[in-house]
Amino acid sequence: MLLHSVIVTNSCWAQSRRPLVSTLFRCFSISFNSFASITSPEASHIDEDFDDFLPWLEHKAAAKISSVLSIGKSSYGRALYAARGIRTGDCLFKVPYSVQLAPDNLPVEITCLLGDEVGNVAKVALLILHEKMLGQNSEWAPYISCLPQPEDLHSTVFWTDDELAMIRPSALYEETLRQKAQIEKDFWAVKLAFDRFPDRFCDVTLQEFTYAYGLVTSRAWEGSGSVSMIPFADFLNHDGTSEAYVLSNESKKHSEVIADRDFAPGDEVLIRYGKFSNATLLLDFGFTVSCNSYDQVQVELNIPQHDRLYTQKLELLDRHSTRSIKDVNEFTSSRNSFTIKEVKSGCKKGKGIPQSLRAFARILAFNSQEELNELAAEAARNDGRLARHPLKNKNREIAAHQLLLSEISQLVEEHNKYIKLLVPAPPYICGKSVLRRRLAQDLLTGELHVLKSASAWLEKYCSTLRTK
Ligand SMILES: C[S@@+](CC[C@H](N)C(=O)[O-])C[C@H]1O[C@@H](n2cnc3c(N)ncnc32)[C@H](O)[C@@H]1O
Repeated sequence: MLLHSVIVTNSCWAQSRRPLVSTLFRCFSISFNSFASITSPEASHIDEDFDDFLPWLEHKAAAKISSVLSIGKSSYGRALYAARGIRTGDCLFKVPYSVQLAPDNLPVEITCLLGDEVGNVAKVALLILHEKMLGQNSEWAPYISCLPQPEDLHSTVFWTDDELAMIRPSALYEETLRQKAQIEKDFWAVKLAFDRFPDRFCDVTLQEFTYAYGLVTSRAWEGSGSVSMIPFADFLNHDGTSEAYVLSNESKKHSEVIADRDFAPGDEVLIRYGKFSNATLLLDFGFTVSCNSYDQVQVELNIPQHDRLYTQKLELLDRHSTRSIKDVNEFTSSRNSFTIKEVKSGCKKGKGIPQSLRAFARILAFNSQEELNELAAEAARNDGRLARHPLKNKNREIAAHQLLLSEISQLVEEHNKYIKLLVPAPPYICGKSVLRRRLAQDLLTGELHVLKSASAWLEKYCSTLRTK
């Protein structure tokens, strides 16, 4: 997962790579022709180390990029602040494509060594390593030199085995291992370029490649089939409640952000990277937010091998789709893996527990071939999907949901056990390991909240059915 920009054309909004439909509609009325007209500059938090950055970028772009923002420092690292008053709908900046780092910026003699299996993230990582080696001779030196250092990156791909063990009950654990394996695969795929140009890459190690890869996943935008680092825009921090996004204006060939609210001078400007769960935020960006409303948990159900209808149930599932549409936060998952979200209290329908998961549980609860045949016939009469409606046999419906409840209770227990192990460090201890422990705690606590909401709903559903 990367940051996602919304694609816009000159006069109307084109499609986004992500389901940001409401945003697209909301943005119709916004005019994005000019920067806000502004007077007295009085920004606070200004970071003097970065005084030269924007003038350098504007010189390189031969265009004005922003007259309303300045670079500063916040508790999230570098940040962008309103240098003057900003009104909703004002354009905050325009970064031309010509000053963005994309796979096309790789020298052609390197690109031609890369096979089709090398993806855009790996290519941009390679570009960063290439420019880093050039040092002050790189045309991107002022940008490359201000990228975070390895010790500033906290994505779980940088965690030690002991640190990763803290999040064992979360699907993020397995996803991190998969991501690390992918990075290693990419490393070997680009190794030919390292070997062919030792003077340009100087024995890049897997660790260095992973660092560059982490820089890309935490600060590059994906859109129009490519990936690009957008200098200046990538100083923006994330706020899950913001309605501002990076937009790609394809016809004018620049990326821009439109203010989603008014800002007073000195206010930090934040955007929403996406509707990301803590697991996604932690894997890609190395941070979490407390009480994340996009948190979710992956639940895996399997037909036990000792089920005497094991083969028949598998065949039935193979013939009928039980999966729901893949969601932005969903990790690599098997056919038996389902994503649950918080079930809001008072919700009668259990919104948050996917119908596909309940259907799977119903199939698990059946114990005769006749019942399976009936289910298949019913699916054929409807839209082909199995067990989407409550079973007529009340006891069987309760049994199916009890089964689900017991799976979720196990996950609750496991999460509780791991959270208890994460005793908070005394206040005088700080540093990387304390930070990562807090990240693990946020992740597991958010997932536990989702699990408990599902468990409470299932209990209520079963007890209501019993009294009917
Ligand atoms: C696109 S960069 C934003 C600029 C960054 N702060 C810097 O110093 O360059 C994304 C990184 O900023 C930090 N960040 C952004 N939003 C954050 C938030 N809400 N909480 C904590 N860290 C955040 C994380 O380190 C993340 O990987």
